[in-house]
Amino acid sequence: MTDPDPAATRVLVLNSGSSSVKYQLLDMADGSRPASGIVERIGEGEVADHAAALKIVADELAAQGAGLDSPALVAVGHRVVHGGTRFTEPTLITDDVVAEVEKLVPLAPLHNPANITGIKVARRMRPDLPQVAVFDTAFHSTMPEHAARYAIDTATADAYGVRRYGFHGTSHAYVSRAAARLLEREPGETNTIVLHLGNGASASAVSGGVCVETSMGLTPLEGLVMGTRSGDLDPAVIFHLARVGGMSTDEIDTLLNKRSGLLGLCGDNDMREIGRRMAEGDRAAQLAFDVYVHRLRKYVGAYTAVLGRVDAIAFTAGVGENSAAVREAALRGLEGLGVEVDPVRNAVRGSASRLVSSGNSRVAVAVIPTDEELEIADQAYALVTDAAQAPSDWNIPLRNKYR
Ligand SMILES: Nc1ncnc2c1ncn2[C@@H]1O[C@H](COP(=O)(O)OP(=O)(O)O)[C@@H](O)[C@H]1O
Ligand SMILES: CC(=O)OP(=O)(O)O
Ligand SMILES: [Mg+2]
Repeated sequence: MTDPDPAATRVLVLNSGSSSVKYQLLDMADGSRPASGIVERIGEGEVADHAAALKIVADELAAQGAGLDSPALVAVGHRVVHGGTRFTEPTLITDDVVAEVEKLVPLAPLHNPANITGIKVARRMRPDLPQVAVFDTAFHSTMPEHAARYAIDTATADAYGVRRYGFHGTSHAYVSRAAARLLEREPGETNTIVLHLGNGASASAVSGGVCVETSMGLTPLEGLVMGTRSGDLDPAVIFHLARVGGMSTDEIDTLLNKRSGLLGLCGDNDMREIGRRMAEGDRAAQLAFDVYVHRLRKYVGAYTAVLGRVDAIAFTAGVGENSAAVREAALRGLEGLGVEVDPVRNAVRGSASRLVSSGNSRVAVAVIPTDEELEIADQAYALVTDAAQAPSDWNIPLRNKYR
């Protein structure tokens, strides 16, 4: 790798998911985003696989006047979901790194293969360009052993890498910092519970900017109720379904990852549709909603105990940013913990970070739009330019951005 051209200030971010590829081109010199887009429904007809999706991404970038051949590019930043215990920092991608990420496929079968395809295609198109992997698991690597370990036989756990890793870390990192900024506090002096509620959903407890606990575990299946994933359950459910239900391991895997959660409870995984059905008095939709918010409330209580003092609860991602009903229901009755949502503030719609707690609430409740792409670009840029500080610290001015 040669020293980066000082005129090259753009980072392309690829966020390859199980059935979509999101991309954004960010100019780190001025914070602009000259190109962005998403290719969805991969594997369903028109877009055969991730390689085909990446080709569409390359064509779309060229059409937006921002082709991959652009000399303004300084790096490509890739979201990689599982980094195991080896990858706890943004990492310059080499053949060896790709091989290690491939070894982690069994721990994230829906996500890592897509990430690897994105890396391979981008490296083939621009072998000269530094490519950086930013791992979902990295932010959670600071969890203390007592939070990361499952209470199973140590030799077995160690032999198979069975421990809690946590995911959505880029989002938890960004949102916990942004929540501190919204409160005009230093991240290092702020304790935050982050609730990332998208299709996948996870909670984290962040103490002074450092993650001390999160709800996802060995894989992105543990924890909260999600769109199609069950989250927590008694592990004996699996033995029962195998022995009594005659189901295979793969069938149970598919059941818990793809046919459970909100979808399993009521047939819909989109919170908007569930809201519409609840308004019509639909009992199954109401139950799905109630199970979802009950689980959330349990985690808020648990993480309050883990943190001791909570300064902020931050809601983010599709459901967290948009569903006032989920926020209100999840935090209802928590006045004893110093949490009080203001119904008027909570009902205001918008795309800016904002407080939704009442003036009396000891704990600030915030809605913070997540920005995984900015966080990935920041980390990639900092790595390739040896910047002493992640540029997000200047991308999020202390006082004015959220006003
Ligand atoms: N206005 C809304 N009200 C309630 N839920 C919404 C709204 N808009 C989006 N969502 C929810 O957000 C989810 C997607 O969140 P998102 O963060 O985009 O997910 P992901 O990145 O995991 O694909 C959808 O499944 C939908 O339920
Ligand atoms: C790790 C994970 O669950 O990611 P997503 O929410 O994008 O599926
Ligand atoms: Mg997401």
